[in-house]
Amino acid sequence: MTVYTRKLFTLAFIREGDKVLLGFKKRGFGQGRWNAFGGKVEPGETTEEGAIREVREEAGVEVVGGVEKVGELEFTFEGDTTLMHVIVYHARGYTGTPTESEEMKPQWFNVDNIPYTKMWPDDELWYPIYLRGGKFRGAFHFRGYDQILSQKLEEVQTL
Ligand SMILES: Cc1cc(-c2ccco2)c2oc(N)nc2c1
Repeated sequence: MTVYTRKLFTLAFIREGDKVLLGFKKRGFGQGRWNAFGGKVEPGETTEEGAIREVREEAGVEVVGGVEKVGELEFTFEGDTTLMHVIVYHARGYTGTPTESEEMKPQWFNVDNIPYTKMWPDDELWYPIYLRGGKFRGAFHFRGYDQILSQKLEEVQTL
């Protein structure tokens, strides 16, 4: 039984009707894939504060009305003792215009046209729950960054 080192991350979604804002990761972890906005939670900040900070830094917009938790994900990798614990949020509102940063190039996507082939392979499994307003808990064990060896995913009523 592997003993994992848990590291806390956030992902945050911004929606506008039938469109969702995603960012193309230009460098670093997850480079070359579209994802929601997020990253490591810094010491001294709550996960909600971290999510709001990442939206500001990566998309150049301010969250208005706070964020609500919509999911929890755990990612582990074969041969690695890191467990990424990702808290997934939905922003209640935002102000400003999405702007490209050094990290991310933001773009609106219709919920019927999410670019799953250019995203992390777990996304096509849990996005549908988020997009219809559900809450979820999932765990995905990866071989490398492209192959999911095992997975658990459930829709939940409360997180
Ligand atoms: C392994 C993995 C990591 C992340 C991640 C990095 C930073 C925040 O989340 C993912 O995000 C998504 N959508 N799938 C993901 C898989």
